[in-house]
Amino acid sequence: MPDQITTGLTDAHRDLHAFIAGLPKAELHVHHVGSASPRIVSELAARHPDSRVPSDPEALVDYFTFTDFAHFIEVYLSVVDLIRTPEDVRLLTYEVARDLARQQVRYAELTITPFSSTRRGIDERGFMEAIEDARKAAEAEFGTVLRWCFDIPGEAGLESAEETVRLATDDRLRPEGLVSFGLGGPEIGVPRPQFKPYFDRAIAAGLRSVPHAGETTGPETVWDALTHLGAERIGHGTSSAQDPKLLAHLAENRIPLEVCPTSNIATRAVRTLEEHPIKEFVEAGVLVTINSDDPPMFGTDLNNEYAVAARLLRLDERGLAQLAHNAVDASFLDGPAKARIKEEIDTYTTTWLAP
Ligand SMILES: O=C(O)c1cccc(C(=O)CC[C@H]2O[C@@H](n3cnc4c(=O)[nH]cnc43)[C@H](O)[C@@H]2O)c1
Ligand SMILES: [Zn+2]
Repeated sequence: MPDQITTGLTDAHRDLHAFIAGLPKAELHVHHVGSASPRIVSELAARHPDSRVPSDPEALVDYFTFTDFAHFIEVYLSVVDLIRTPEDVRLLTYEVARDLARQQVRYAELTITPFSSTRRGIDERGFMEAIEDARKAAEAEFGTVLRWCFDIPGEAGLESAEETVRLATDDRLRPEGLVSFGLGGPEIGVPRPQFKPYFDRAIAAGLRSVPHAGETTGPETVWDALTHLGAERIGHGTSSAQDPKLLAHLAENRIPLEVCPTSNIATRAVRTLEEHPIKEFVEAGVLVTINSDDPPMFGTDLNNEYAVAARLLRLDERGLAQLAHNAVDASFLDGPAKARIKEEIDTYTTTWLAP
């Protein structure tokens, strides 16, 4: 658990950390490989001494310090290289679910990039069985419900788009837990409109569109994601704050932003937390959800991201509970499931605030 310095919460708000720790939550923007804990990464690195990823958890902290977004992707892919067998995939997935459950995450939509694993030699059927096996075990043992988002690593081009949409729509391969389709990786030099045919096929197969956009590029990338990719939510959308018309459009159409504050600082997309546009989003009426993106890589976790949001938005317990509601409302859960988690959030908050 990061110390208070990373959130800036004063002692007077120490209780908010305790409130957040017990608050039932949902997470919508969190990456599979990016969530590998230092223990898992160290264990996998030890299995593969040829890797440049340190096996010493201490050294890993320095290794996960990025000079810019491109450097983050380079480090991210070195961890992808450690995931070499379906058993590695299952172990990683189950441990990520355990970490989510420890933070009272009742539901998470985990972004997975199957192309990056299958192109590295993992059998596609073995990959799907591994994530599904871990998902069912985690639900049974931790009570945490996982669903999958398959994303295209955009910089890998249209070959990766074709492979990703094939794996996502072939009924012989498509995992039961798959609900959405995304687009990740660098945005610079990777225009969104080229991916329209692939998103059209994914949407036609019943998947929901949730591309990253406006993380390291301007608001035009967010407009492209909405116009060409049928985006129902936007990953990050950080630069939306530069375009008042876009903010109004997001607010009027209740298009949620998957905000990941510490991620934006770690990848240098935003200079300081104080400069993060999350406050502008809320003031414009945009539906803001709080997420951790790649928590161990960014030295954070979901609870810490809620604490960061509390500080930047000057939230009390009810404000934090509303953020938790937002994530449930923006999720692709069915109505009854949403109602159950929202009722749990309200019961927890009422009990916490009772005199
Ligand atoms: O797998 C490959 O062979 C490959 C080749 C070229 C480029 C890529 C990627 O760009 C993979 C990027 C990878 O990063 C994931 N990710 C995690 N966090 C973020 C984020 O905040 N913004 C964008 N991408 C992110 C993403 O899901 C991709 O899988 C791969
Ligand atoms: Zn992301």
